[in-house]
Amino acid sequence: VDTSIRLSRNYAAARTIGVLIRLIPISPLNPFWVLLDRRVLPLFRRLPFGDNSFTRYNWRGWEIEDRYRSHLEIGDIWVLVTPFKNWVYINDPDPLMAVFRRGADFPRPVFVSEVLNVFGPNIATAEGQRWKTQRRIATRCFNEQNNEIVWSETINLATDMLRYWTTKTSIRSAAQDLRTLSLHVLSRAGFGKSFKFQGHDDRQASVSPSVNYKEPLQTILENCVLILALGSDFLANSWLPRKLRTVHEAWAYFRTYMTNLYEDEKRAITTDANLMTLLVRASQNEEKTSSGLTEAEIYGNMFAFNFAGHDTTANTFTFALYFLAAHPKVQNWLSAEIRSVLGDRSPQDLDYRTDFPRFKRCLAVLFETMRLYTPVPVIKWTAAQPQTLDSMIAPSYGAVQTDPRYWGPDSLDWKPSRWIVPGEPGDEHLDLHTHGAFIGWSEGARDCPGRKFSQVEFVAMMAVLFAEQRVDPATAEGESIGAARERVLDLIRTDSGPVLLLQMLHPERASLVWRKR
Ligand code: HEM
Repeated sequence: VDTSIRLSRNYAAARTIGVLIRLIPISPLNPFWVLLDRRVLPLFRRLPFGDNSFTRYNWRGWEIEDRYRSHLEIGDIWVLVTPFKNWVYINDPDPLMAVFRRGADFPRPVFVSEVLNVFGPNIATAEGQRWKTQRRIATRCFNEQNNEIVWSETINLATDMLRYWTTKTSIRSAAQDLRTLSLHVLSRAGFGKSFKFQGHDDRQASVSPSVNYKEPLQTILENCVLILALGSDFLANSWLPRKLRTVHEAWAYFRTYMTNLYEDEKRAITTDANLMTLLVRASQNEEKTSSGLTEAEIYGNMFAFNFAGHDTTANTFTFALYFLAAHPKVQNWLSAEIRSVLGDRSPQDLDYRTDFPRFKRCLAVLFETMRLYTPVPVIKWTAAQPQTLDSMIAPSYGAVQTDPRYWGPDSLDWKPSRWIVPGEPGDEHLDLHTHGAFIGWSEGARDCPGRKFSQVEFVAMMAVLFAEQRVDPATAEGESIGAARERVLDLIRTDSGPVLLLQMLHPERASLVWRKR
């Protein structure tokens, strides 16, 4: 009864907007439904009248499958009525940019990301003045010195990763290895700690110090919701199953790790430009004039950076690698740029300041991958404004980033060259298309402060991987290479979905083979 009342109230409110409406019975933010939706809905689809708004829109990730279809059918703005909130979907770059610019009227619904508070308040969950202070300090940390660290660390790690990959006849663990790379770059650029790359299959064999840092963080990232729901102290109870107590141990380990580093940072005058050092320094400087960060906010933010910078990059890099494996011509095009910038140098001699800006094709591969497979859905809401409707504003990234009006008739194809104004490889320019038609790192005051961090990491990795090597899908017995490439594209298309963020669900089903070009 309660659900029906709320649905009819929200429906009545939606009608006042004057656009077309679709209605679903379960809120997409309902945590139980989120666990079930992809399992249950296929059963409903088989029923007579199974093609309806419920089966079409009531599951996480429908936007990626739908692309711009719904907007084409029912308009650039339409409303999805749910029992909790109304979702206003927008597929028009101008109003979208207006929403991003008017951050005060359309704030981020921080209750959705509260789960990130496991170590303390942070930039991703704060609002108002506290957010402004944290953002100002964070912005100073994501600077060019830090990017230089990201660059050189990625080159070192990617070199080791490629060496590992090329010793194998074929590789199934590319996605896990990319996760390792991403976590280790964060460890160096975030905390100043370097760890040697270890391939997935070698991990059990040797005991690396990275196990001490990486495993706890990974455990925490995977169990954030549990920690927030039950509290980390509760998880320490000796009568709980071992698995749950491990989550507490990981939390306690990581907290001690950060506390020790924090104490070191306060005492030592290091010149390293890792995020932790920069955060403590910037906070101390800020204290002199207004207010810096509390100790809890420093831990909260360090965790938020790790959380926000891990799955995003690792998942995107995996999509990009599989797209490249399916597109040999794009690899040739990419490699022409890399060889042109390298000249007779090796990737280890690349210089961040002079060379990074020249790798436009590498960057185009990242943009194009994120255009089709955007890892982070951005949502805003209107609740702060009593005069407006209490609605979620959902920039339709899946639609606006593929709408043929902004991307041409081949908008659904993965084609990195669409981002390049052609010229001499190494001296080209990016074509950024219609402002507001690509929102992968969000826009406005609350956009992603790690945008350049992730771009630098991606480009450095591409430069190492494709300087001298090429990657192909491993062929099954009797399968042609063309068919194997189609199989990889099919895997991306039909077997990707949101876990924490959007990712390929089973990349290990397509092994990859590296060869010298
Ligand atoms: C391909 C990689 C990445 C993508 C696609 C991405 C995307 C995004 C998006 C869309 C947002 C806005 C979310 C919203 O408004 O709801 C965001 C916020 C954020 N990102 Fe990223 N990100 C990436 C990498 C990183 C990295 C490497 C870091 C840090 C090392 C990072 C740190 C953050 C933080 C701290 C925020 C919150 C900013 C605030 O609320 O003021 N991101 N990111």
